[in-house]
Amino acid sequence: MTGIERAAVVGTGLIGTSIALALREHGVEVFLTDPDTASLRLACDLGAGRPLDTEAPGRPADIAIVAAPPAVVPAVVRDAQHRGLAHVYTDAASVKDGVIAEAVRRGCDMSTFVPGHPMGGREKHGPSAARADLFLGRSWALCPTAKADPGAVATATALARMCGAEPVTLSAAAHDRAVALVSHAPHVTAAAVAARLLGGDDTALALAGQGVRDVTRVAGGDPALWVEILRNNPGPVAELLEEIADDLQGTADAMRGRAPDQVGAAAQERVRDLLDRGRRGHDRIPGKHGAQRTPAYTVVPVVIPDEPGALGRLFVAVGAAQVNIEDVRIDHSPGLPVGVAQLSVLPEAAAELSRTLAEGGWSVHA
Ligand SMILES: NC(=O)C1=CN([C@@H]2O[C@H](COP(=O)(O)OP(=O)(O)OC[C@H]3O[C@@H](n4cnc5c(N)ncnc54)[C@H](O)[C@@H]3O)[C@@H](O)[C@H]2O)C=CC1
Ligand SMILES: O=C(O)C(=O)Cc1ccc(O)cc1
Repeated sequence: MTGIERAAVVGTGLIGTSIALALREHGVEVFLTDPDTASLRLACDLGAGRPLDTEAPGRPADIAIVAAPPAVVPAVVRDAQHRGLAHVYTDAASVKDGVIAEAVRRGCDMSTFVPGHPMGGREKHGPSAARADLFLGRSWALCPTAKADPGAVATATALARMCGAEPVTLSAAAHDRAVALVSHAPHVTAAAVAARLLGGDDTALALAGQGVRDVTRVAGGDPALWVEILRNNPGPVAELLEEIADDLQGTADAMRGRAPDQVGAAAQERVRDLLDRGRRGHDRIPGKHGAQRTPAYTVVPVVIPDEPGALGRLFVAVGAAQVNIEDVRIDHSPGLPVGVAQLSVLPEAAAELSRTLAEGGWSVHA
């Protein structure tokens, strides 16, 4: 069966709560459970579902999604199967080969367990960072083993689609090699760049623009989770990091200890080669997924003074204009007297809001 009417989400952090919110938007009845009662309560308050009565879970759900840290996934799946929580089981762990091997070792029923990995995420964790549109336009890897029941695969595929993602079926080994390239090695590299900032003085950091924020964003992820992810994919990650290190070493060799007029043609060529390859690699990232995910909001940037109450006054002004703020981001360089509030609003409200705010003396940069 592929229709999902009842789902159980085990682990109500960022990913579990986001999946639950997406399913709720389709009217799915969602039951939630998490050993961390604060996470569970918050997920329920966000409208992600209601608490699963673990003593009396009722009739099996169509699918149970285990969205817990990779190390506990096999035991949690095994336990859920033992209790007959659902007809089909999937997980969200960022690594697949080791998780599947351990699931098999623990005696999980691999006919109903379809390992999965939604390729949408954030550098934040916990239910407070969850969003129903987290997986919109993203890929969703499915790694069924040879034992998988085709009906179970169809249900896991339906789950990915209901969350707005594109299912991609591949082997666990191929998955782990792929995510080493597009997620795990980039994460370590971002952390290495971000770690350099520890040595920067406040003046240097005040100059930080969007570029360094883009390159280091994922370095804000949870180190405990990432150690677990990297520990489970050592070979492919190490190989890529060595290649990245070679490129960086080559660039350093071309430039070290030279005055600008001593960086000769051959050295410049070496640097250009890396930049050219980088640009071509960047161009290979499928635009379709990223573009689709862009929410249907228009961003209205408003310059705000860095002083107590400024944001509150802005929100009051937006409220007075009868406009709902769908999302907000504050871009702010420490030490600068102003920041930029990026207000996401419905496209049809943007022009009128910009005009009203500008009339009220706000510096709007629509
Ligand atoms: N953070 C991200 O951007 C992405 C993470 N993932 C994967 O999703 C899974 C969850 O990650 P996040 O939601 O980011 O972490 P999170 O820290 O936000 O949430 C994990 C939740 O699992 C719960 N948990 C811990 N032990 C448990 C157990 N034995 N049984 C049930 N629940 C348990 C925790 O209490 C917590 O609420 C991980 O396997 C991760 O590799 C996949 C895609 C993206
Ligand atoms: O923050 C982002 O943009 C991510 O892509 C996060 C992410 C983290 C871990 C995953 O296994 C998958 C995605």
